[in-house]
Amino acid sequence: MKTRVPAKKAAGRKAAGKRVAVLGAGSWGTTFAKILADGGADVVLWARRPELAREIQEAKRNSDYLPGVNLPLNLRATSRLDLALAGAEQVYISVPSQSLRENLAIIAPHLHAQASVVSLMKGVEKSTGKRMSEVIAEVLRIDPAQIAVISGPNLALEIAKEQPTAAVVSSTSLETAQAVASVARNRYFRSFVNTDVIGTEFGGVLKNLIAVAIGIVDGVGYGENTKASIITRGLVEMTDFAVAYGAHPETLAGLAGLGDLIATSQSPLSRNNTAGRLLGQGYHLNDVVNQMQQTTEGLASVGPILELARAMGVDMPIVEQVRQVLAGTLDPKDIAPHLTTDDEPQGERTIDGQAQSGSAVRRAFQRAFDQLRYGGRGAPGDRP
Ligand SMILES: NC(=O)C1=CN([C@@H]2O[C@H](COP(=O)(O)OP(=O)(O)OC[C@H]3O[C@@H](n4cnc5c(N)ncnc54)[C@H](O)[C@@H]3O)[C@@H](O)[C@H]2O)C=CC1
Ligand SMILES: O=C(CO)COP(=O)(O)O
Repeated sequence: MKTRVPAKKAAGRKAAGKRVAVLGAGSWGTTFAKILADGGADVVLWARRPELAREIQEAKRNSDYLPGVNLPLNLRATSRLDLALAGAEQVYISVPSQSLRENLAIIAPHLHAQASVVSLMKGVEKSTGKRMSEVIAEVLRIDPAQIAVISGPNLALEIAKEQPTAAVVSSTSLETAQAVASVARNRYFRSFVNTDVIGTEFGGVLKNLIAVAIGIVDGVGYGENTKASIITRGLVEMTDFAVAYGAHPETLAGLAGLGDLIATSQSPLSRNNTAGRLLGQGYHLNDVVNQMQQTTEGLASVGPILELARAMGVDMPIVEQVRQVLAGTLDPKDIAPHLTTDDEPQGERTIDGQAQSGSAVRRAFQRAFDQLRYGGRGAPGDRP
């Protein structure tokens, strides 16, 4: 059993002066650069637009993405990728998932061969269905042990205001995860580690889809019962899916699953939740996309996730109804996916939280559920 453990206390000292780069100066990239700089690392943030790099470098502000936030004086910014990457031992990437491949092509020539590459993104590639760590491994052709991903309940603006939270750093190499976690932490941001990259990454992708569903029912005007039902059943869908692809169910019960699902589903700061709310209010998808100024990963992930689910025989009734609302084939007010049991065999989907007979996936979920319910223990990484 792979468990999450807190990054070692002494590790904080390892951050001091460590040269790292953050690529992508949107809301999360800029916030993460602040997290790292406040933890003592020597951070250079890469912004595509020279004027944005200048604003961050000179005024210590990113007024478009993080209005009202003062960035640390020790945070540097540049629009030159070669300068951002020169000497960087850890490289954190925070660009829209659909642009990762093209960004990696321009990153590759400047990347230090031994550098750890850390994905901060929460999407899958639309054309291939691949997770971000898979795209990174494929394009950069680096050892998977050099790759880490970070996920958790991490709404950028709250963290930029130094409201405390936690996240999971995951790598197939525990050593890499710990090295990254020791740098990506400070007084308001705590990093736990695990080696379940699949579960950690899919948790971040899947909660976006459930957050869109919650936004839709919010927009329609339904209340807390509907939302609580969708969150609960949504977690079952997330777990079924991720476990089918090799994740540990505990990961989905932890910060990268349930934790992020709660944060994203209930916050107006969430772009996925906001997009859903607009759809629920009757706006057409094209209008919603035009209105969203920032990356809304869930809208691009619905298609590939449903394809991946079909390939494994995983039912995702909530995500399927989100797809139908996006396609305009389902009236948002008819979204009640957790209630649709008519066409399913008796005793399967109607049993809350219980495994479907004959399915290894559902049996695995059942074990996790039993552990949570009867063992009195949460996800290992959530314990101090
Ligand atoms: N904002 C948040 O609260 C959090 C976001 N994330 C994830 O971080 C990733 C980035 O999201 P945000 O920073 O929020 O997005 P954003 O929309 O605020 O910023 C995206 C940044 O990527 C840059 N970029 C680089 N290449 C690009 C290209 N080819 N096309 C478009 N933009 C390009 C943009 O200029 C922009 O600075 C997403 O996968 C998101 O799910 C994860 C945790 C929290
Ligand atoms: O991932 C996030 C919070 O953990 C941010 O969610 P949104 O992309 O929906 O804003």
